Amino acid sequence: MTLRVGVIGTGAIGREHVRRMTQVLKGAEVVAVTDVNAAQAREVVDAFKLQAVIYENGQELIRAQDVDAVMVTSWGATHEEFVLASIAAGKPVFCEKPLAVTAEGCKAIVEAESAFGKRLVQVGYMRRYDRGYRAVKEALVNGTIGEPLILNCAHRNVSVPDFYTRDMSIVDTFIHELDVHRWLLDDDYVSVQVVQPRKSRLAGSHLQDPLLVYMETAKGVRINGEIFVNCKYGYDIQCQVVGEMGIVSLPEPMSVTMRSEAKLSTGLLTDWKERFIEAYDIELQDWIDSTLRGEMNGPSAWDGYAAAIASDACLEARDSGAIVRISMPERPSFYRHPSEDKAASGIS
Ligand SMILES: NC(=O)C1=CN([C@@H]2O[C@H](COP(=O)(O)OP(=O)(O)OC[C@H]3O[C@@H](n4cnc5c(N)ncnc54)[C@H](O)[C@@H]3O)[C@@H](O)[C@H]2O)C=CC1
Ligand SMILES: O=C1[C@@H](O)[C@H](O)[C@@H](O)[C@H](O)[C@H]1O
Repeated sequence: MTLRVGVIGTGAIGREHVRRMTQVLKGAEVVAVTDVNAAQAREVVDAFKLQAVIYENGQELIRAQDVDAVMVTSWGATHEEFVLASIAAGKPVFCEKPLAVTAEGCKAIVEAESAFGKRLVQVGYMRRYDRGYRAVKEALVNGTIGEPLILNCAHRNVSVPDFYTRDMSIVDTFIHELDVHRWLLDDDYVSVQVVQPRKSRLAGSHLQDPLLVYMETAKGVRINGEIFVNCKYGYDIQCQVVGEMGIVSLPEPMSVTMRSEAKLSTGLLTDWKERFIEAYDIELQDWIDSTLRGEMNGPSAWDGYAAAIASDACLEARDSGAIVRISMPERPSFYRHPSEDKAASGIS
Protein backbone atom coordinates (compact mmCIF):
# COMPACT_ATOMS: atom_id res chain seq x y z
CA MET A 1 0.00 0.00 0.00
CA THR A 2 1.23 3.50 -0.75
CA LEU A 3 0.58 6.62 1.31
CA ARG A 4 -0.31 9.48 -1.04
CA VAL A 5 1.16 12.61 0.52
CA GLY A 6 0.44 16.29 -0.17
CA VAL A 7 3.23 18.72 0.82
CA ILE A 8 2.50 22.33 1.82
CA GLY A 9 5.67 24.44 1.54
CA THR A 10 8.50 23.29 -0.72
CA GLY A 11 11.35 25.42 0.69
CA ALA A 12 14.42 24.09 2.49
CA ILE A 13 12.95 21.27 4.56
CA GLY A 14 9.92 20.67 2.34
CA ARG A 15 12.28 19.96 -0.55
CA GLU A 16 14.40 17.68 1.67
CA HIS A 17 11.37 15.69 2.81
CA VAL A 18 10.13 15.39 -0.80
CA ARG A 19 13.60 14.08 -1.74
CA ARG A 20 13.63 11.49 1.00
CA MET A 21 10.03 10.34 0.36
CA THR A 22 10.82 10.05 -3.35
CA GLN A 23 14.38 8.67 -3.33
CA VAL A 24 15.15 7.16 0.06
CA LEU A 25 12.09 5.95 1.94
CA LYS A 26 9.49 3.30 1.16
CA GLY A 27 5.70 3.41 1.14
CA ALA A 28 4.96 7.04 0.19
CA GLU A 29 4.34 8.97 -2.99
CA VAL A 30 4.19 12.76 -3.21
CA VAL A 31 1.00 13.36 -5.25
CA ALA A 32 0.40 17.03 -4.46
CA VAL A 33 2.43 20.11 -3.57
CA THR A 34 1.77 23.77 -2.99
CA ASP A 35 3.83 26.83 -2.11
CA VAL A 36 2.99 30.54 -2.02
CA ASN A 37 6.03 30.80 -4.23
CA ALA A 38 4.61 28.86 -7.22
CA ALA A 39 8.00 28.77 -8.97
CA GLN A 40 9.45 27.00 -5.93
CA ALA A 41 6.73 24.31 -6.10
CA ARG A 42 7.33 23.84 -9.85
CA GLU A 43 11.09 23.57 -9.29
CA VAL A 44 10.63 20.74 -6.77
CA VAL A 45 8.16 18.87 -8.99
CA ASP A 46 10.63 19.07 -11.88
CA ALA A 47 13.74 18.28 -9.82
CA PHE A 48 12.27 15.03 -8.48
CA LYS A 49 10.19 14.21 -11.58
CA LEU A 50 7.05 14.03 -9.46
CA GLN A 51 3.67 13.02 -10.87
CA ALA A 52 2.13 15.62 -8.59
CA VAL A 53 -0.59 18.24 -8.91
CA ILE A 54 0.49 21.76 -7.93
CA TYR A 55 -2.36 23.29 -5.93
CA GLU A 56 -3.20 26.99 -5.61
CA ASN A 57 -3.06 26.84 -1.81
CA GLY A 58 -2.85 24.56 1.20
CA GLN A 59 -6.59 24.40 1.86
CA GLU A 60 -7.26 23.07 -1.66
CA LEU A 61 -4.49 20.52 -1.30
CA ILE A 62 -5.90 19.26 2.01
CA ARG A 63 -9.35 18.82 0.44
CA ALA A 64 -8.00 16.88 -2.59
CA GLN A 65 -9.53 13.40 -2.84
CA ASP A 66 -6.29 11.61 -3.66
CA VAL A 67 -4.29 13.14 -0.77
CA ASP A 68 -4.31 10.53 2.03
CA ALA A 69 -2.00 12.47 4.36
CA VAL A 70 -0.66 16.01 4.64
CA MET A 71 2.86 17.27 5.30
CA VAL A 72 3.16 20.84 6.56
CA THR A 73 6.60 22.36 5.87
CA SER A 74 5.64 25.99 5.36
CA TRP A 75 6.66 28.85 7.70
CA GLY A 76 5.89 28.30 11.36
CA ALA A 77 3.16 30.94 11.58
CA THR A 78 1.09 29.08 8.94
CA HIS A 79 1.18 25.65 10.61
CA GLU A 80 -1.83 26.08 12.88
CA GLU A 81 -4.23 26.83 10.02
CA PHE A 82 -3.11 23.81 7.97
CA VAL A 83 -3.06 21.36 10.87
CA LEU A 84 -6.57 22.41 11.93
CA ALA A 85 -7.82 22.02 8.35
CA SER A 86 -6.24 18.54 8.12
CA ILE A 87 -7.96 17.47 11.34
CA ALA A 88 -11.28 18.87 10.06
CA ALA A 89 -10.78 16.75 6.90
CA GLY A 90 -9.94 13.69 9.06
CA LYS A 91 -6.50 13.37 7.45
CA PRO A 92 -3.24 12.39 9.18
CA VAL A 93 -0.81 15.30 9.22
CA PHE A 94 2.94 15.52 9.77
CA CYS A 95 3.72 19.08 10.83
CA GLU A 96 7.25 20.42 11.02
CA LYS A 97 8.11 22.19 14.26
CA PRO A 98 6.80 24.36 15.75
CA LEU A 99 3.27 22.94 15.84
CA ALA A 100 2.08 26.55 16.18
CA VAL A 101 3.99 29.65 17.20
CA THR A 102 2.01 30.13 20.44
CA ALA A 103 0.74 27.81 23.15
CA GLU A 104 -2.76 29.11 22.47
CA GLY A 105 -2.49 27.97 18.84
CA CYS A 106 -1.25 24.52 19.92
CA LYS A 107 -4.06 24.25 22.45
CA ALA A 108 -6.62 24.82 19.67
CA ILE A 109 -5.03 21.91 17.79
CA VAL A 110 -5.04 19.64 20.86
CA GLU A 111 -8.73 20.45 21.42
CA ALA A 112 -9.64 19.82 17.77
CA GLU A 113 -7.78 16.51 17.70
CA SER A 114 -9.27 15.37 21.00
CA ALA A 115 -12.77 16.24 19.73
CA PHE A 116 -12.07 14.24 16.56
CA GLY A 117 -11.30 11.31 18.88
CA LYS A 118 -8.27 9.82 17.13
CA ARG A 119 -4.65 10.94 16.93
CA LEU A 120 -3.90 12.43 13.53
CA VAL A 121 -1.01 14.81 14.25
CA GLN A 122 2.74 14.14 14.42
CA VAL A 123 5.17 17.01 15.05
CA GLY A 124 8.61 17.06 13.40
CA TYR A 125 10.72 16.79 16.55
CA MET A 126 13.23 14.53 14.80
CA ARG A 127 15.88 14.60 17.54
CA ARG A 128 13.87 11.93 19.35
CA TYR A 129 14.85 9.65 16.42
CA ASP A 130 18.54 10.60 16.46
CA ARG A 131 20.78 7.69 17.48
CA GLY A 132 22.93 9.95 19.68
CA TYR A 133 19.99 11.36 21.64
CA ARG A 134 18.50 7.86 21.90
CA ALA A 135 21.76 6.58 23.40
CA VAL A 136 21.70 9.41 25.96
CA LYS A 137 18.08 8.57 26.80
CA GLU A 138 18.93 4.88 27.18
CA ALA A 139 21.75 5.70 29.61
CA LEU A 140 19.35 7.84 31.66
CA VAL A 141 16.61 5.19 31.67
CA ASN A 142 19.12 2.49 32.68
CA GLY A 143 20.23 4.63 35.61
CA THR A 144 23.90 4.32 34.61
CA ILE A 145 24.70 7.83 35.89
CA GLY A 146 22.14 7.81 38.67
CA GLU A 147 19.51 10.54 38.80
CA PRO A 148 20.12 13.49 36.45
CA LEU A 149 21.02 16.74 38.24
CA ILE A 150 22.21 19.23 35.62
CA LEU A 151 21.81 19.44 31.83
CA ASN A 152 24.19 21.65 29.83
CA CYS A 153 23.31 22.33 26.21
CA ALA A 154 24.04 24.57 23.25
CA HIS A 155 22.32 25.16 19.91
CA ARG A 156 24.68 26.95 17.52
CA ASN A 157 24.04 27.78 13.88
CA VAL A 158 26.64 29.25 11.51
CA SER A 159 24.25 32.09 10.60
CA VAL A 160 20.58 32.73 9.98
CA PRO A 161 18.73 34.21 6.98
CA ASP A 162 17.57 37.85 6.82
CA PHE A 163 13.93 36.92 7.49
CA TYR A 164 14.90 35.30 10.83
CA THR A 165 13.17 37.34 13.53
CA ARG A 166 14.17 38.02 17.14
CA ASP A 167 11.61 35.55 18.49
CA MET A 168 12.76 32.76 16.17
CA SER A 169 15.83 31.96 18.26
CA ILE A 170 13.32 30.64 20.78
CA VAL A 171 10.20 29.60 18.84
CA ASP A 172 12.07 28.14 15.86
CA THR A 173 15.54 27.18 17.16
CA PHE A 174 15.59 26.49 20.92
CA ILE A 175 12.16 24.82 20.54
CA HIS A 176 14.13 21.66 19.58
CA GLU A 177 15.82 21.71 23.01
CA LEU A 178 12.52 22.48 24.74
CA ASP A 179 11.07 19.32 23.24
CA VAL A 180 14.00 16.95 23.41
CA HIS A 181 15.01 17.71 27.02
CA ARG A 182 11.47 17.15 28.27
CA TRP A 183 11.59 13.79 26.50
CA LEU A 184 15.14 12.92 27.64
CA LEU A 185 14.51 13.73 31.29
CA ASP A 186 10.89 12.52 31.31
CA ASP A 187 10.12 15.71 33.20
CA ASP A 188 8.34 19.04 32.77
CA TYR A 189 9.64 22.60 33.16
CA VAL A 190 8.65 24.76 36.11
CA SER A 191 10.62 27.97 35.54
CA VAL A 192 12.84 29.84 33.12
CA GLN A 193 15.17 32.81 33.13
CA VAL A 194 16.71 34.25 29.96
CA VAL A 195 19.93 36.23 30.23
CA GLN A 196 21.37 38.39 27.46
CA PRO A 197 25.19 38.32 27.37
CA ARG A 198 27.28 40.75 25.34
CA LYS A 199 25.86 40.83 21.82
CA SER A 200 27.88 39.48 18.91
CA ARG A 201 28.78 42.21 16.38
CA LEU A 202 28.30 39.59 13.67
CA ALA A 203 24.58 39.06 14.34
CA GLY A 204 21.87 41.13 12.60
CA SER A 205 21.15 44.37 14.51
CA HIS A 206 17.55 43.20 15.23
CA LEU A 207 18.78 40.04 16.96
CA GLN A 208 19.98 39.46 20.52
CA ASP A 209 22.57 36.78 19.88
CA PRO A 210 23.71 34.79 21.86
CA LEU A 211 21.16 34.12 24.62
CA LEU A 212 21.46 32.06 27.78
CA VAL A 213 18.45 30.10 29.01
CA TYR A 214 18.30 28.76 32.56
CA MET A 215 15.49 26.35 33.34
CA GLU A 216 14.36 24.21 36.24
CA THR A 217 12.30 21.05 35.96
CA ALA A 218 9.64 19.62 38.28
CA LYS A 219 12.19 17.06 39.56
CA GLY A 220 14.68 19.87 40.27
CA VAL A 221 17.07 19.36 37.34
CA ARG A 222 18.78 22.62 36.30
CA ILE A 223 19.22 23.25 32.58
CA ASN A 224 21.89 25.67 31.33
CA GLY A 225 21.23 26.43 27.68
CA GLU A 226 23.00 28.55 25.09
CA ILE A 227 21.42 29.74 21.84
CA PHE A 228 23.92 31.21 19.40
CA VAL A 229 22.60 31.42 15.84
CA ASN A 230 25.47 33.36 14.27
CA CYS A 231 28.37 31.47 15.80
CA LYS A 232 30.16 31.42 12.41
CA TYR A 233 32.24 28.28 13.00
CA GLY A 234 29.77 25.40 12.46
CA TYR A 235 26.41 23.77 13.20
CA ASP A 236 27.05 22.57 16.70
CA ILE A 237 24.50 20.83 18.92
CA GLN A 238 25.67 19.97 22.42
CA CYS A 239 23.94 18.14 25.23
CA GLN A 240 25.52 16.84 28.42
CA VAL A 241 23.69 15.43 31.43
CA VAL A 242 25.47 15.44 34.80
CA GLY A 243 24.12 12.73 37.09
CA GLU A 244 24.76 11.53 40.63
CA MET A 245 27.38 9.02 39.48
CA GLY A 246 28.62 10.22 36.11
CA ILE A 247 28.08 12.25 32.98
CA VAL A 248 26.48 11.28 29.68
CA SER A 249 27.11 13.41 26.58
CA LEU A 250 25.58 13.53 23.11
CA PRO A 251 28.13 11.98 20.73
CA GLU A 252 29.77 14.21 18.13
CA PRO A 253 28.79 13.40 14.51
CA MET A 254 31.22 10.96 12.94
CA SER A 255 34.19 12.75 11.36
CA VAL A 256 37.71 11.65 10.48
CA THR A 257 40.67 13.17 12.26
CA MET A 258 43.29 14.54 9.91
CA ARG A 259 47.01 14.91 10.37
CA SER A 260 48.04 17.38 7.76
CA GLU A 261 50.24 20.49 7.41
CA ALA A 262 51.43 20.25 11.00
CA LYS A 263 47.86 20.18 12.34
CA LEU A 264 45.64 17.54 13.95
CA SER A 265 42.06 18.44 12.98
CA THR A 266 38.49 17.15 12.91
CA GLY A 267 35.86 18.68 10.62
CA LEU A 268 32.60 20.15 11.88
CA LEU A 269 29.27 20.16 10.05
CA THR A 270 27.70 23.46 9.03
CA ASP A 271 24.11 22.49 8.20
CA TRP A 272 21.16 20.94 10.05
CA LYS A 273 20.26 18.90 6.93
CA GLU A 274 23.44 16.84 7.26
CA ARG A 275 23.63 16.80 11.06
CA PHE A 276 20.27 15.06 11.46
CA ILE A 277 19.96 13.37 8.06
CA GLU A 278 19.54 9.89 9.51
CA ALA A 279 17.09 11.08 12.18
CA TYR A 280 14.85 12.69 9.54
CA ASP A 281 14.90 9.47 7.51
CA ILE A 282 13.96 7.31 10.49
CA GLU A 283 11.34 9.80 11.65
CA LEU A 284 9.54 9.99 8.31
CA GLN A 285 9.75 6.25 7.63
CA ASP A 286 8.13 5.70 11.02
CA TRP A 287 5.44 8.27 10.19
CA ILE A 288 4.71 6.62 6.81
CA ASP A 289 4.61 3.10 8.28
CA SER A 290 2.47 3.99 11.28
CA THR A 291 0.09 6.11 9.20
CA LEU A 292 -0.41 3.22 6.79
CA ARG A 293 -1.25 1.02 9.82
CA GLY A 294 -3.78 3.65 10.95
CA GLU A 295 -1.69 4.62 14.01
CA MET A 296 0.23 7.69 15.12
CA ASN A 297 3.36 7.00 17.20
CA GLY A 298 5.66 10.00 17.06
CA PRO A 299 5.79 13.31 18.96
CA SER A 300 2.16 14.31 19.47
CA ALA A 301 0.16 17.52 19.38
CA TRP A 302 0.46 17.42 23.17
CA ASP A 303 4.26 17.43 22.87
CA GLY A 304 3.95 20.37 20.47
CA TYR A 305 1.74 22.14 23.02
CA ALA A 306 4.13 21.44 25.91
CA ALA A 307 7.09 22.85 23.97
CA ALA A 308 5.05 25.94 23.04
CA ILE A 309 4.05 26.59 26.68
CA ALA A 310 7.77 26.60 27.49
CA SER A 311 8.67 28.79 24.51
CA ASP A 312 5.97 31.35 25.43
CA ALA A 313 7.54 31.48 28.91
CA CYS A 314 11.05 31.88 27.43
CA LEU A 315 9.86 34.90 25.39
CA GLU A 316 8.28 36.44 28.47
CA ALA A 317 11.46 35.80 30.48
CA ARG A 318 13.63 37.33 27.75
CA ASP A 319 11.51 40.48 27.62
CA SER A 320 11.00 40.92 31.37
CA GLY A 321 14.37 39.74 32.63
CA ALA A 322 12.45 37.95 35.41
CA ILE A 323 12.30 34.28 36.40
CA VAL A 324 9.02 33.13 34.86
CA ARG A 325 7.00 30.24 36.32
CA ILE A 326 5.86 27.58 33.84
CA SER A 327 2.72 25.69 34.61
CA MET A 328 2.07 22.65 32.49
CA PRO A 329 -1.48 21.26 32.48
CA GLU A 330 -1.84 17.54 33.21
CA ARG A 331 -1.53 15.41 30.10
CA PRO A 332 -4.96 13.97 29.19
CA SER A 333 -5.27 10.19 28.84
CA PHE A 334 -5.99 10.72 25.11
CA TYR A 335 -2.28 11.56 24.73
CA ARG A 336 -0.91 8.67 26.73
CA HIS A 337 0.61 5.75 24.90
CA PRO A 338 -1.35 2.51 25.62
CA SER A 339 1.78 0.99 27.24
CA GLU A 340 1.91 3.89 29.75
CA ASP A 341 -1.70 3.26 30.80
CA LYS A 342 -0.91 -0.43 31.33
CA ALA A 343 2.13 0.50 33.43
CA ALA A 344 0.08 2.99 35.49
CA SER A 345 -2.58 0.39 36.23
CA GLY A 346 -0.02 -2.29 37.04
CA ILE A 347 -0.97 -4.44 34.01
CA SER A 348 2.16 -5.83 32.36
N1 LIG B 1 13.00 19.75 12.04
C1 LIG B 1 13.97 20.55 11.65
O1 LIG B 1 15.14 20.37 11.99
C2 LIG B 1 13.68 21.68 10.76
C3 LIG B 1 12.43 22.23 10.74
N2 LIG B 1 12.16 23.32 9.98
C4 LIG B 1 10.83 23.92 10.07
O2 LIG B 1 10.19 23.80 8.80
C5 LIG B 1 9.45 24.97 8.51
C6 LIG B 1 9.96 25.55 7.18
O3 LIG B 1 11.29 25.94 7.34
P1 LIG B 1 12.27 26.10 6.08
O4 LIG B 1 12.04 25.02 5.10
O5 LIG B 1 13.63 26.27 6.65
O6 LIG B 1 11.76 27.49 5.50
P2 LIG B 1 11.81 27.97 3.98
O7 LIG B 1 11.52 29.42 4.00
O8 LIG B 1 13.04 27.49 3.31
O9 LIG B 1 10.59 27.19 3.31
C7 LIG B 1 9.26 27.43 3.64
C8 LIG B 1 8.44 27.40 2.36
O10 LIG B 1 7.06 27.52 2.71
C9 LIG B 1 6.46 28.39 1.77
N3 LIG B 1 5.25 28.95 2.40
C10 LIG B 1 5.18 29.87 3.36
N4 LIG B 1 3.89 30.11 3.70
C11 LIG B 1 3.14 29.28 2.93
C12 LIG B 1 1.75 29.06 2.82
N5 LIG B 1 0.85 29.73 3.53
N6 LIG B 1 1.33 28.12 1.91
C13 LIG B 1 2.23 27.44 1.16
N7 LIG B 1 3.56 27.63 1.23
C14 LIG B 1 4.01 28.54 2.10
C15 LIG B 1 7.53 29.43 1.44
O11 LIG B 1 7.27 30.09 0.21
C16 LIG B 1 8.78 28.56 1.40
O12 LIG B 1 9.03 28.04 0.11
C17 LIG B 1 9.65 25.90 9.70
O13 LIG B 1 8.54 25.76 10.56
C18 LIG B 1 10.91 25.40 10.36
O14 LIG B 1 10.92 25.64 11.74
C19 LIG B 1 13.10 23.84 9.16
C20 LIG B 1 14.36 23.34 9.13
C21 LIG B 1 14.76 22.21 9.93
O1 LIG C 1 14.85 23.50 12.73
C1 LIG C 1 15.76 24.15 12.34
C2 LIG C 1 15.61 25.50 11.76
O2 LIG C 1 14.25 25.77 11.49
C3 LIG C 1 16.11 26.48 12.79
O3 LIG C 1 16.00 27.80 12.31
C4 LIG C 1 17.56 26.17 13.12
O4 LIG C 1 18.01 27.06 14.11
C5 LIG C 1 17.68 24.74 13.63
O5 LIG C 1 19.04 24.47 13.91
C6 LIG C 1 17.16 23.77 12.61
O6 LIG C 1 17.22 22.46 13.09
